[in-house]
Amino acid sequence: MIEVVAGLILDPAGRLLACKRPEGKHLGGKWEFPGGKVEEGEDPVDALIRELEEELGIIVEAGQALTPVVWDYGRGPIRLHPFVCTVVRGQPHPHEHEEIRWCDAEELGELDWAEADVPILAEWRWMA
Ligand SMILES: Nc1nc2c([nH]c(=O)n2[C@H]2C[C@H](O)[C@@H](COP(=O)(O)OP(=O)(O)OP(=O)(O)O)O2)c(=O)[nH]1
Repeated sequence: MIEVVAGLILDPAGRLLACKRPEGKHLGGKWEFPGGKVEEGEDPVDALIRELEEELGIIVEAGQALTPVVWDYGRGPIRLHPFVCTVVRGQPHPHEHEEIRWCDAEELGELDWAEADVPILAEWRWMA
């Protein structure tokens, strides 16, 4: 099982940051929450902070954990751990994504999400 962390980054207006995976990569063109694979022995929250600094140049504080999602795209199962986050330092810039976008509830529903993210979005909507 590959453990993956992802951040639901909230801005003061209550929008979430959605990130588009680059074309040519696995799941290219799909939208996701920023994050990545947890390294061996690494704490998931530390992994999230590391990945968001690498990918977006921001420092976040992780808050509430949502329900993990297990998914298999045919390359072996991943377990995606979502955390609600807020930015404590910096402005997000896409270092690794094709595009990033702050989205309200309606805009979130219009994007083509990676399949493992769909239950996370449903849980988010249910909480809001
Ligand atoms: N970071 C992130 N990954 C996600 C999300 N949803 C989802 O299915 N994934 C998948 C895509 C990848 O298979 C894996 C995350 O690994 P990663 O983002 O570090 O992967 P990577 O670009 O290095 O990709 P690769 O080695 O699998 O090609 O989890 C999500 O919301 N955020």
